[in-house]
Amino acid sequence: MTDIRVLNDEAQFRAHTTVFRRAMHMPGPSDDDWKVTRPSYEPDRALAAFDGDEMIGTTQSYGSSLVVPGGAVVPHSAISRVGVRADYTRRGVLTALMREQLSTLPDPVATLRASEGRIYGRFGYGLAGRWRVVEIDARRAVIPGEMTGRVRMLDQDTADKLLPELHEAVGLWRPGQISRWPGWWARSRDRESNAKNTVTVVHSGSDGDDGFLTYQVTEDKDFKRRMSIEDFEWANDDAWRDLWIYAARLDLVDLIEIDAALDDPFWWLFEDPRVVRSKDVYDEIWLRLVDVPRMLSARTYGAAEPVVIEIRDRLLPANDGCYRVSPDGAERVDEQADITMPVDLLGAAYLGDTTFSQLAAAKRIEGTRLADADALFAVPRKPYCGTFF
Ligand SMILES: CC(=O)SCCNC(=O)CCNC(=O)[C@H](O)C(C)(C)COP(=O)(O)OP(=O)(O)OC[C@H]1O[C@@H](n2cnc3c(N)ncnc32)[C@H](O)[C@@H]1OP(=O)(O)O
Repeated sequence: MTDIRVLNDEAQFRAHTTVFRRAMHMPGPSDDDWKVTRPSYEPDRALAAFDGDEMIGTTQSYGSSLVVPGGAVVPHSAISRVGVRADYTRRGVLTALMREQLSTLPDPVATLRASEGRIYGRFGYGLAGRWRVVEIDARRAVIPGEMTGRVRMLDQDTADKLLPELHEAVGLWRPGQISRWPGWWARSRDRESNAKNTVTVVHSGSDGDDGFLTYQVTEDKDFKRRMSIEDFEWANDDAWRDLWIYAARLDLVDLIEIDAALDDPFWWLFEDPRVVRSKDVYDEIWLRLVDVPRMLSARTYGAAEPVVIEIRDRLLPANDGCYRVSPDGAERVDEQADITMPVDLLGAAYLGDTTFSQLAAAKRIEGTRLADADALFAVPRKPYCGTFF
């Protein structure tokens, strides 16, 4: 019999990390590792499944916020450390953990990064945002014109102090972006394990600091130097372009690599658009609408005739029902539905990455008035988070 408990003490937190890492085929945390992992545990947000006294499964959430279409920033749970001990899989342990987690989450929406694509749809998470790998041939990369602002390099201590607040100040404008919790920064800026050679540069425009870039340059066996951009946030187009001018002009770099949104306009940045190679595309944001009425009211809608959408939610039946969505907002109604869909697919369409017509073409949803639904949920830019957790 699986027993789900909320963890709140140090030893159990460490056991939680160990069970998760073992499920991912990784060793448990060393003492040094634990020092940077410990800050990611927040009160009442780590759950574990037990068989008697043995911990056999884990999940956790971090308190954060999420930008939704229209620019509102809503409280958000970032779900992570999902794992079940290999000798207990396929017996419903994850199902029990997910049920408990979803029914107790304090926030109206949750997102996660999935290790596999077939796990989370059944729990109401939809694939809501994707990213691509972009490579720039740095030897031929010319950006015409000059910078409009100034780029300055920070030493690591200053970067450690400045980046969390800079991220909050500049980073939260694109739908899909999330705020970062203290434990995220502790791990990301852990120099011993992953940031030995990381360089941070900050952009300032006429209103002060408005963007930053962190990167490492490494050399491969053929003596080619690759600039890997690890973190890139900006508040306006000038900051974005100026930071790219900095990257493109960096000496002794052959290739620049970045994980980016699907629609950042790299081709128009460089004199020769062929220096840009857009490579693999991956799923990034898996989004769960925990409180459907609240989340439908949180975003804005485009111009179209109203559409009534019926939502079915197996795990959180309070969400079941019909919602009338119009340019003025969304409300629960008792009307005939134009479109019927499960909550995971509404999650997939919520940030605008996918359209209702695409879901219907793939026979994932049924209904009429798809073009109106597409226009209501349309967004000017593809959602992208850019924060891995
Ligand atoms: C956000 C993150 O942390 S992502 C990291 C997720 N963790 C991992 O990938 C670590 C390795 N895997 C595991 O720990 C486990 O296999 C888990 C967590 C993925 C699944 O845990 P389980 O306890 O086996 O899941 P559970 O038994 O509740 O399965 C529920 C359903 O999902 C299905 N399912 C579970 N895992 C998978 C999978 N990897 N692929 C396909 N289907 C799956 C089961 O078959 C079952 O289907 P059913 O209801 O039709 O019978």
